[in-house]
Amino acid sequence: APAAAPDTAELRKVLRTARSQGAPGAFARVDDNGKALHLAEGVADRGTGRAIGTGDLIRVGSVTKTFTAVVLLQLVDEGKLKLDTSVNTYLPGLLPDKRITVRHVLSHRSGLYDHANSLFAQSVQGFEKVRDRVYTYRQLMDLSLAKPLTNTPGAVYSYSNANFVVAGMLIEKLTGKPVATAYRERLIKPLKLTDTYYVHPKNTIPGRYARGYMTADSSGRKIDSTRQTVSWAQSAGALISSGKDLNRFLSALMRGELTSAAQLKQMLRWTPVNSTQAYGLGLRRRDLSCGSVYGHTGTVQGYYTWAFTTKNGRRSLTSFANTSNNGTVYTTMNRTLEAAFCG
Ligand SMILES: CC1(C)S[C@@H]2[C@H](NC(=O)CCCC[C@H](NC(=O)C[NH3+])C(=O)[O-])C(=O)N2[C@H]1C(=O)[O-]
Repeated sequence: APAAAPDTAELRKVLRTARSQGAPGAFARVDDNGKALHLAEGVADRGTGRAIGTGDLIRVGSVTKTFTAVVLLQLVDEGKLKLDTSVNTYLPGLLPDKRITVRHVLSHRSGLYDHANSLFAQSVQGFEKVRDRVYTYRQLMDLSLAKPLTNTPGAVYSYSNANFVVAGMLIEKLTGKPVATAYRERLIKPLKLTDTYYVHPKNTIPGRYARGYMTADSSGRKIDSTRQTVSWAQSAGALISSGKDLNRFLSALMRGELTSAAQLKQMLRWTPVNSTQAYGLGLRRRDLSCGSVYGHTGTVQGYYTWAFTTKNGRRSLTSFANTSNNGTVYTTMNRTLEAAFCG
């Protein structure tokens, strides 16, 4: 079970270490049984020197996948689709193998090739090519389907952003509305997530936000990567949010406020990733020294995010660093989970 209280000293040490390893700024917000803890080190903006704060809006990357999965599970509750039915039943002819089900897509077991691997083989050049591009879902699927399936549908976990492009296509087909409407009507408004936006295809961030600085492959030079459409990801990674909102969303999810108990149970059926991690439906499980936590991580250029909560949703952590393509910072920031939950 989680420790009595988060280890604030250790959290601060981790954030300071991340800064020393190349993150211009880093923060951690813990919501612990209604009490909020705010820690921040460094800057949100290298140009102005403005200090980063836990209230800064951030690009959350693949934490978007959890929002997308919850919308689809709400549609299951509404009888609009079934998890073990072929994707091609709802999107005729989309996928090359009719054995790929909705559940395979949401648990990264479809075998669909991750088009991000091609786009970002060269980190900075790849990013510069796509940062202002606007893709259709069809164009993203063409990028993925240009390569063969990586595995037999359902056989193994193989992470692919293409899965949550398909999930977005399912939402738009089954609701008849853009995914932005589904996020807003089903999650953002009901939970009053006032810092959460799906602005695609715009490349700007509203309000007060952290600038992001990706790290170049060889030189380690920092490039301001704040301006981007994240159109290569969309329902797989384009949400903008804040620590407060992500903590609120994950807590509500695990308290059973967003889906039926039956669909939350489906979300928590695990495919092993490694000895301390597993993947459910759009949800990661991280096994810590004091127990498991549930949420998602996110990486878009210049933005590293961790968002996790306890099984009962009473303690949630969002930690963040405004850099990317920096494995040392990533490994360091992973330590915010033990500090926040196991003390
Ligand atoms: C599985 C992940 C880590 S990667 C996946 C998704 N993000 C991406 O696929 C973007 C990858 C390129 C990011 C870029 N890296 C490179 O260009 C490397 N050549 C950088 O670090 O700025 C996301 O978010 N997910 C993370 C997740 O789910 O935690």
